[in-house]
Amino acid sequence: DTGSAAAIPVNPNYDIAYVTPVSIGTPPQTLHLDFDTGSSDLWVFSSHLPASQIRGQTIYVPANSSTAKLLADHTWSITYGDGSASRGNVYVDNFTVGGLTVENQAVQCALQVSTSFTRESNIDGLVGLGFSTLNTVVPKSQLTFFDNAKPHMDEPVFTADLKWKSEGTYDFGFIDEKKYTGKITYVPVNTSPGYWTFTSSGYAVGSGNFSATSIVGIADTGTSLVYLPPSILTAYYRQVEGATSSRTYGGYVFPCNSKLPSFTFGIGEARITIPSSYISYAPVTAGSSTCFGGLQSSSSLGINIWGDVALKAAFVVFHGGNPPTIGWAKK
Ligand SMILES: O=C(NNC1=NCCC1)c1ccc(Br)cc1
Repeated sequence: DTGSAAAIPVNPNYDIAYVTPVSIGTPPQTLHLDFDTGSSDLWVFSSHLPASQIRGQTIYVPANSSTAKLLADHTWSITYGDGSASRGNVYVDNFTVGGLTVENQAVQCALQVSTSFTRESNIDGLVGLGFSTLNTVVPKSQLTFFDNAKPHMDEPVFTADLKWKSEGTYDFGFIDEKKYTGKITYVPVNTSPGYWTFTSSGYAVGSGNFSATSIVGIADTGTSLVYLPPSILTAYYRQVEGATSSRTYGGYVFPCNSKLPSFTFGIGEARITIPSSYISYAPVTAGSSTCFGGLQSSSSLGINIWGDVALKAAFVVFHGGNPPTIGWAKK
């Protein structure tokens, strides 16, 4: 089996997150979900939510699906790295992404979502593509869509081709050679943290010298920005006129008309360059001439995160073999 589906920016101006259309149940209910390699719960806005917590999202109504079955006495509760959260109960149902169907996929129905989910009207839920060890369902944890689909896939892989301010693709079960240039460089993944954790070989700021240094981090499609050690950020933002780390805005900001260098990171001997346009992320508030940087500090996180700002500069292969590996290519 294989599948291919669009990754659509939720906001036309800034790549806050990407959603992908999926079909759930019989007859199919179409929702737009945030595919997230940084978590492992598949949850949806549902008919169990109070109306006050729904603001334009499409809900899944298990009662309207002839193939939905309640997973009795199972619940879930998750908190994300940005403090957002949700919790609820669990059904199993048919789940289809871009033509690839998994029967009896655990579909976690929200009974409660935090305000940041309510405010994001274009996200109807998440599809966790991290390792199933992170799944929060109790008393029996559930498998991700990828883990359920893997045995039926032509190849045990999914790929992310996210794009800057435009529609990209998630492919399942195959690697589309048309989506990248040159070769794919694969590096080992440490699955113990439950994320797609790998080691980058170093970095360069703009046209500067490459600094060979191991950077342990996660590839996280569910996080918008890139979070790196303070030493790397100092090296980057010292090249940006008027840049400063702002307590008010909680990170590095700079005048929106400042000239930004690109940022290159190493994958083994390979190099991925994030164009400067991806790093001038967004005005701190609508219409402001102060912009928030796409590179921020990981010092409060305890782990480095290669979020969408980095991922959209590459074609990324999440290879779920034994052992799993992650591949990066230019495009
Ligand atoms: O939550 C995480 N990624 N996904 C999402 N963020 C917001 C909604 C979905 C996340 C994962 C690991 C680390 Br370390 C920090 C953050």
